[in-house]
Amino acid sequence: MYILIVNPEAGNGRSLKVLKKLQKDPLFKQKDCRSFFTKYEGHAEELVKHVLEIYNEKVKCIIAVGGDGTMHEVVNGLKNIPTIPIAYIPAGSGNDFARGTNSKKKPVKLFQDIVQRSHAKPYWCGSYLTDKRKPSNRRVFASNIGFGFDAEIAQRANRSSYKKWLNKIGLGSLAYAIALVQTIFQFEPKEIELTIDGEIRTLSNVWMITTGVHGYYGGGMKVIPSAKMSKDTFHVLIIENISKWKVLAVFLSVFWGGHVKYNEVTVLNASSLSIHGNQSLSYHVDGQTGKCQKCVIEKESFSRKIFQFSSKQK
Ligand SMILES: Nc1ncnc2c1ncn2[C@@H]1O[C@H](COP(=O)(O)OP(=O)(O)OP(=O)(O)O)[C@@H](O)[C@H]1O
Repeated sequence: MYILIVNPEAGNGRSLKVLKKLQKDPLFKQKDCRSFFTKYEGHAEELVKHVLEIYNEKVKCIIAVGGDGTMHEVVNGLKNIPTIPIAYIPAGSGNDFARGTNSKKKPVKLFQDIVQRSHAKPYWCGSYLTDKRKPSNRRVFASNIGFGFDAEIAQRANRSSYKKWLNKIGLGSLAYAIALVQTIFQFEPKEIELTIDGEIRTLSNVWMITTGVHGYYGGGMKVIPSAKMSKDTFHVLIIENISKWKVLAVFLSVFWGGHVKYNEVTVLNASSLSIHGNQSLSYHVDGQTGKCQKCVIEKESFSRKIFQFSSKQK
């Protein structure tokens, strides 16, 4: 049995169109596929747990149909059950998980591959724990997590009325460009104590710190071009001590990965990091946003079986 967790809001309803196409494929019935719709934020996570309670060993794979946020919730629903294979059919507005795992095929072709051939390979997600929560409250990210300027942009774009409208006409990335211009004039660089593999650095003029399992976010921005899927390390990108105008140039070059050439941009390798702000920090994780003052990020100590085509592993 294949379980499809469908976010009807993802990609402004694109996921429903995708599901209709999948349902028309004879394999949908043959392979005993069942679809469940999310009704609110966080519901995908609950649905995954609920479905597993009911169907248990019959479940061959959980397929997230939506955007990066849906994938994030599905992975977190399986936080303590890494043995269940996960697949992702992109139907959101950004779909960076699909970019990061090279899953470029059309949804129906992807679906056929998922149910006919197994491309579920080991995938090492990251885990994060915000503020003073207990270790049992750790959460998982499938793509990336970041703090500071880019998180404030994402927060503004997600809250805006124009994002929905621009998504409808296929110009979702423009929402981030508008939010960037709005945010740049208000943003105050942060003071952050960054601990990388036990080494403490005090940074006093930080624009952003971002890390990821793969290099993409924001609907195709190559934010960490050197990122390779790895069992035990992340690439961490830091932008600090930079003028507002230069930030604009840096962000324009993110689309082709040229930003890493600027002196104000540093890329480090780490197996664990801790971010501690002197005040509350905005963060984004797999396209969702939140606030915290402290966050500890690590690689999960085990791999998950995730359907992917990526050849970039080390
Ligand atoms: N029925 C629903 N109504 C409103 N929001 C929902 C519903 N179901 C899920 N959500 C929320 O919708 C948000 C966006 O979902 P998702 O990220 O999958 O799509 P997207 O934003 O279009 O794509 P991407 O993140 O790739 O840009 C998530 O925070 C999710 O929790």
